[in-house]
Amino acid sequence: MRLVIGSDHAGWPLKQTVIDHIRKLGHDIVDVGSHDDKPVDFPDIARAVAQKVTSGEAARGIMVCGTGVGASIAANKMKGIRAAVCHDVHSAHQSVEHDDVNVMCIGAQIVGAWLAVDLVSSYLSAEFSTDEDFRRRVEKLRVMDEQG
Ligand SMILES: O=C[C@H](O)[C@H](O)[C@H](O)COP(=O)(O)O
Repeated sequence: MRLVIGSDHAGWPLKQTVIDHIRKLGHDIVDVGSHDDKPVDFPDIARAVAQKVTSGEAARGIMVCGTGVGASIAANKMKGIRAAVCHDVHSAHQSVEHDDVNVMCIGAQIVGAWLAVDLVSSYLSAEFSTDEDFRRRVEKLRVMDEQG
């Protein structure tokens, strides 16, 4: 899978661990920054991650900020993005299976490196269900994206 990852300064310390793990799993990953601990605004990075996903350059994205919350709010402002903060392994895969999440957000101040890599493994191994209930609900999300 081709993936995109981004972080703000608060997420940056965890990002390289996540990137190394993703490469070990055999996926390609584009890093849209940030690349150090200099303060940046998470909406700018979340937007760059979202654009790679909505353009089709990446199949899924990952955002790391302090809590994952700001990143998910920002990414969800972008049409076609279904972003979620996932800090437990069940949500990391169920968010894809039921909700077709395409940007997973992690808080570097909330989870440690070992949980972060398990979250990423769980997220990347999951596929959107073919169950018609889940498909119908995600279609309703698409309509909300279009019409409000
Ligand atoms: O939800 C927002 C994120 O957790 C940010 O990473 C956080 O607000 C950054 O805070 P600061 O600029 O104090 O490092």
